[in-house]
Amino acid sequence: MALEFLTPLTALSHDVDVLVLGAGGAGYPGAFFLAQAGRSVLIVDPIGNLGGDCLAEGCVPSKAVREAALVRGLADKFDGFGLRGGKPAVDWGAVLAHKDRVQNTRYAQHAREIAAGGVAFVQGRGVIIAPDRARIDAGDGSGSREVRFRQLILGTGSAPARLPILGADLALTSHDLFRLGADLPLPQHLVIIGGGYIGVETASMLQALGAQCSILEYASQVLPGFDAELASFLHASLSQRVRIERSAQVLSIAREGDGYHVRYKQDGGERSMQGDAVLMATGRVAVLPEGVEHLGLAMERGHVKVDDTLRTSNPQVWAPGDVNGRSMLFHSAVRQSLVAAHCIAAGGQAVDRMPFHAVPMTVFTEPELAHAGQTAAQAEAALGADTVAVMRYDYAEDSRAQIYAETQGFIKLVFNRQDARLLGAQIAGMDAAQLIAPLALALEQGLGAKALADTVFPHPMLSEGINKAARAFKF
Ligand SMILES: Cc1cc2nc3c(=O)[nH]c(=O)nc-3n(C[C@H](O)[C@H](O)[C@H](O)COP(=O)(O)OP(=O)(O)OC[C@H]3O[C@@H](n4cnc5c(N)ncnc54)[C@H](O)[C@@H]3O)c2cc1C
Ligand SMILES: NC(=O)c1ccc[n+]([C@@H]2O[C@H](COP(=O)([O-])OP(=O)(O)OC[C@H]3O[C@@H](n4cnc5c(N)ncnc54)[C@H](O)[C@@H]3O)[C@@H](O)[C@H]2O)c1
Repeated sequence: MALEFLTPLTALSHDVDVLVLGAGGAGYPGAFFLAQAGRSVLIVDPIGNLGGDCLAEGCVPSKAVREAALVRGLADKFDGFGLRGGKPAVDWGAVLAHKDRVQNTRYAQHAREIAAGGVAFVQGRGVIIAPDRARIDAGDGSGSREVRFRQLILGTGSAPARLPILGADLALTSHDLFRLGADLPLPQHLVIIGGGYIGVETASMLQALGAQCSILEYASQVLPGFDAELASFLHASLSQRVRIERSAQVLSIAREGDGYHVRYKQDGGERSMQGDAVLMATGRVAVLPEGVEHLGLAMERGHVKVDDTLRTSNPQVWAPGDVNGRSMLFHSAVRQSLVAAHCIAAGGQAVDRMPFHAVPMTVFTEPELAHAGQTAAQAEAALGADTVAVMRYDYAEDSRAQIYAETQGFIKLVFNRQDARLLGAQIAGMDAAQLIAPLALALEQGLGAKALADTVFPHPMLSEGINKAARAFKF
């Protein structure tokens, strides 16, 4: 691909209004906004394109492969639909080729966006050398350049964490996931440490494509912190296909023959599990540029501390996205990037704030989960049980769910009984990740049961369930 969208170091100005380190969701939306607002903007990223980890090794590749798993899973319903045909065989190389095509299409699209975005974009790495200066090291080793900045957007994201256990470096992380079946053998049995987002999504996807997977989760439920009913809904379904050990604290990993031996503690005893690959999916740590100490940033549990405008303790520095650890999701990073940019464009005034309370969370397992805002338990703890009303819609009543034979799911809407405002929503089952969007809108805009009940939702689609649950609210 021609790389005219990249700026050579020699063409860089020594002075910019805004330096953006990292071109993921946390970096580029705000950078483009500020360029359009007339600021001189330099974006630096070693990947040399937009999208950060989400496009390189996270959201997009994992969902491209997951789609193959979903399509294959549909074959289990053929009989019910009156169709005949066997379950498609998996050509893993072709599945990965589909993933690559999707990534390349997006990179080509992003190259055009950079070219039209009014920013300078360098493939390289930023090193902080003074409170208002960075050295940009070109990714191709062709040299470095010092740049002075007035404002810095630190969107350097996160990287997989490794447990401090014996043999931790024997495990793969999400960084290596799509090397499986490419330059690493596809495992017969993958042992996954951690039943959070990556653990459950990977197990659900790889099992559906033919690999045996097991999960060892430290907490007493998968997806700790999630509404207990959502977590147990997923557990009940996924555990029919994937061995899941909860309250299992992993102690060590050792090589044994061609595979690995994972020791863990459970119910006061020591147990072990064998696999031919181990994936560690136990959270992510902030990535900070070399020399970050020149910025004097306050930190909180290893992440950069920010306020709701994404401003750090250094008023020149803004830290949207995974680097602040508050909401490690691509769509959240994008909105955070824009909040920071709006405030920078307004001379540092807090003209926008991140609606952290309304960020939708989606888990792309089979079945899918999604939620936003407070659970009933959180709302009751904050407001008292009498002030909280939970309205529920079961997929069993829904036409589309019946057509699709996906009648196990549910939608739960949590309202403030006094003013009918929506406080939170939890969805389990088909299309959950799409269905959460109007509820995130309602939460962000402070809407309630009346708006959701008065809005006409399309039939016969699952979103009608939102409307029906809201209509059940007693005003
Ligand atoms: C397997 C997996 C699946 C995921 N699936 C989803 C999903 O389905 N939906 C969702 O919303 N989220 C998902 N996520 C989370 C999502 O990828 C992150 O929340 C998102 O990428 C965060 O964006 P960011 O810009 O903060 O960080 P990143 O995307 O990590 O971008 C940071 C960028 O900074 C660059 N950088 C680092 N150091 C420097 C430096 N010194 N100078 C210049 N640049 C630097 C990096 O190269 C990188 O490109 C997934 C994550 C993983 C790992
Ligand atoms: N669909 C999505 O939006 C999506 C998908 C993938 C990743 N992500 C993002 O990436 C982040 C990282 O994902 P992740 O799954 O690595 O982190 P996570 O925080 O979601 O889950 C980590 C899990 O590891 C468990 N764990 C910790 N120590 C353990 C031990 N000693 N033994 C066994 N289990 C242990 C934790 O209890 C937790 O359940 C997520 O927090 C999420 O923000 C999002």
